[in-house]
Amino acid sequence: MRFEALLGIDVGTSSCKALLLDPSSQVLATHSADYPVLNPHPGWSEQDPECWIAGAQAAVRGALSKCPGVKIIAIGLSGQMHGLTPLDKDHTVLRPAILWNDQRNADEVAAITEAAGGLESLLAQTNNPMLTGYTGGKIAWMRRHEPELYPRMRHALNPKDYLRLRLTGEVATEVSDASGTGLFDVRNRQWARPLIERLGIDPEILPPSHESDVITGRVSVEAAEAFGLEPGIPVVGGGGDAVIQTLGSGVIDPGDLQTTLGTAGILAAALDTPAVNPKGRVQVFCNIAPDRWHAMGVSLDGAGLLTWFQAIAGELADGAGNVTIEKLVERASKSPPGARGLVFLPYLSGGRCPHPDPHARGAFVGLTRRHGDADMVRSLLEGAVYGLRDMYDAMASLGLGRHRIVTSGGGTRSTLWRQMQADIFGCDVVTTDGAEAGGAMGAAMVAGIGVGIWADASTAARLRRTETRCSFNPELQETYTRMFTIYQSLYPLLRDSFTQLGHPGFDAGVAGA
Ligand SMILES: Nc1ncnc2c1ncn2[C@@H]1O[C@H](COP(=O)(O)OP(=O)(O)O)[C@@H](O)[C@H]1O
Ligand SMILES: O=C(CO)[C@@H](O)[C@H](O)COP(=O)(O)O
Repeated sequence: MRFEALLGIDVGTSSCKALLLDPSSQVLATHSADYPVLNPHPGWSEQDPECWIAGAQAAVRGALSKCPGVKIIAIGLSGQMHGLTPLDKDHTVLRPAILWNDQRNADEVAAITEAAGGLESLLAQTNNPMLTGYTGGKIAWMRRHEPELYPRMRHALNPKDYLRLRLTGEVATEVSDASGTGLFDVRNRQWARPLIERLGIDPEILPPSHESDVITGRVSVEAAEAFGLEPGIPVVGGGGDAVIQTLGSGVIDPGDLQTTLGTAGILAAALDTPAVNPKGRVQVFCNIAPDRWHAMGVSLDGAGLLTWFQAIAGELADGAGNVTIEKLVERASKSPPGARGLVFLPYLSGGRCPHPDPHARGAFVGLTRRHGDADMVRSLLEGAVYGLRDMYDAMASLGLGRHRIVTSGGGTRSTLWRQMQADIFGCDVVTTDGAEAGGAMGAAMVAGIGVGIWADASTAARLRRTETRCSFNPELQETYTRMFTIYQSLYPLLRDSFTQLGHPGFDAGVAGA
C-alpha cells in the first residue's frame, strides 16, 4: 500500500541527513551519510561538492529503504550556509567549495567594508557586517587570487542550492541562505543590488531568490534515477541550516531560544521585525516564515570540537578506532562541573560571534598535573556552551528571554551536554522529535508548507513534540557563573598572542625566516 511523506534533506558539514515526515508530522525514517572537510592550508576549509551529492543520494536511498511503499509528495532542502560553490556556464564546478568556517579572506572583507562606506553604511544596506565566513568575501577572494577561474564563474551557489540544481536543473536560492552572503538586503528580502554593483560583482552570478516555501523546481528524470525518487516531485526553497533548524525545533514565534550543537555552535531566536543588528555583532537574517526574521550568534566550533579531540585521541591510541564520541562523553562525565578549574576557549577555526577574529585560537587554560583526559573533554563540552552563553550576552540589546532553550544537532545525543546547557544558562533545555537530524526536519516541514499541508510556519511548528527535558540545577549556578566570568575575560587577554601565533612561519616550522 502506498502512503505519502515529505522528504527533508540537510547538506550538513559532517554529513548529509535525510528525514521522512508523514502529513501528520510524525517522523517515519532518517538516514545519514558522512563526508570529509578538507583543510589544505591553515584557516582554509573546503569540500568537494560532489561529496554532497553522493551523500544526499546515500541518505535519501537509505531513508526510502526504511519505508517501503512511501510516496514522496514534496522535498525541502537545508544546508550549511555561506559556502561558495562556483560554477561555469555549463554548471561545472570550478574549484572546491569554500565553506562557512574558512578564514582566508580577511583582506577582502576589510576592502568590502570600506567600499561599502564603512560598517554603519554596510549595516544600513544588509543589516549584517561582512564576515570572513560569508560568501561575498569569498567571491572577492577568487577575483583577486584565482584570476584564471574568476571570469568563468557564472553562478555562485550555496551548498543546498547546488543540490537543488542537481535535483531539478534550476538555479535558485531562498531568502535565509541569501542573507548569509552578506550581499542581501535582509530588511526588504531582496538582493542588495546597489551594494553588489558598487563592489563590482556581476549580479547575474547570484541566483534568483524566493521566499523559503516557494516551489523552485521539480525532480528531473535524470535525478530521479540517481536519487531513487520519482520524477516531477516539487522541490521547495528550504533554508540555511542555522535558520531552518529553528523551524525544525518548533521555534518560529518570538519567545524561545534555540541552540544547535552541530559542527558549529548556534544560539538563535525568531524576531517579528528585522531588528537593528547590535553593532553588527550578531547575524540578523530572513527567517523561513515570510513575516519573520532571525537573530543568531554562531561559533565556528560547536560539537565539531569533539570530533577534533576524537581524532587526536585516536592517533594517540595508534589509530585504533575504539575512541568513540560516546566514550569521550562518558569520560567527561567523570569530571566535576567546572572541570576542576580548567577552561577551554573553543576558537579552533577562529572566532565569529562575539569575536569576529580569524586569528583567534583554541586554548586550554588552567592545566595542572591533577587534570586528566576526563577534565579535558569536559572542558571542551563546557567551552562550547560558554561560547553559546557568550553569544546570548552579545544579543542582550535584542531583549531575548531565557525561560527555555530548545536544542538540536548531533551534540544533543548527549544527555550530559544538554544538562550542561541547562546548568550554564540557568533554564530548562528541551529537545523535540527529530532534533538530531539537524536541518532535515525543518526542510521537510517547509516542504509541507510549500504544498499546502500546513497553512504556515507557525501551524507546522506547533506540531513538534517535546522528547526530552533537562531542568537546571541551582546548586551549580555559582560554579558556572564564576567559570563563565573567567571564560569571558580570557579572549581579550590572549587576542594579541593569538595573532602572533598565526605567523605563517610557525605553521611551516620556519618562523625566523
Ligand atoms: N553521542 C554523541 N554525543 C555528543 N555529540 C555527538 C554524538 N554523536 C555525534 N555528536 C556530534 O555531532 C556532531 C555532528 O552534528 P551534526 O548536527 O550532524 O553536524 P553537521 O550538520 O554540521 O554535519 C559531531 O561533530 C559530533 O561531535
Ligand atoms: O555558519 C553557519 C551559520 O551562519 C553555520 O551554521 C553553518 O551553516 C554550518 O552549520 P552546521 O553544518 O554546523 O550545522
